[in-house]
Amino acid sequence: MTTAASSPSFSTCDFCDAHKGDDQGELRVLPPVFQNYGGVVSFCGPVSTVKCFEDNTQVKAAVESPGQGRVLVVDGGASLRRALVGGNLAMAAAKNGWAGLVVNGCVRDIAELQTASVGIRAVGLLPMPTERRGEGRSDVPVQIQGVWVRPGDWLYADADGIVVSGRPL
Ligand SMILES: O=C([O-])CC(=O)C(=O)O
Repeated sequence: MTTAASSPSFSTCDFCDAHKGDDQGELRVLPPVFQNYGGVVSFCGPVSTVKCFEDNTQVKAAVESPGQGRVLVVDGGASLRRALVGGNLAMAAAKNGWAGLVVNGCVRDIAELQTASVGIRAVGLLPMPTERRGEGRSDVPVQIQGVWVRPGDWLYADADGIVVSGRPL
């Protein structure tokens, strides 16, 4: 596992220490169900979203466009039947400057994901790809694992977990 030279320096634990009295939902912590599969462990950036179900058309379109340091949060409805990201899309995301992908669903091609210079978190590995039918929506608010994530939020992921905030931390 490699960490990009430009890997940001922050601590999700420190963020949570500073916000542990916050009951306004300014800092949201994603449940610990996301595994780390990418070549970058710590990543952060402003959020873009895709909402889809067993169809990664919009995920492909997003990672093939300039990422500009953003984190793509994919609400795949936690499907355990199709993989929304594989080696090709991971490489595209790295090449186009995405900081990371957080997938509420499955990914595949673990050997290729681990060599991609991009953060990749997902619920699980699964070898079956989607069939692209042009479905899905981009940049809508999504609720993943019970937590709201909106386009323009900031997401921070490190070895301890993933937190989301309405403003940069
Ligand atoms: O193309 C897909 O649907 C997913 C995949 O396997 C890849 O990204 O390599």
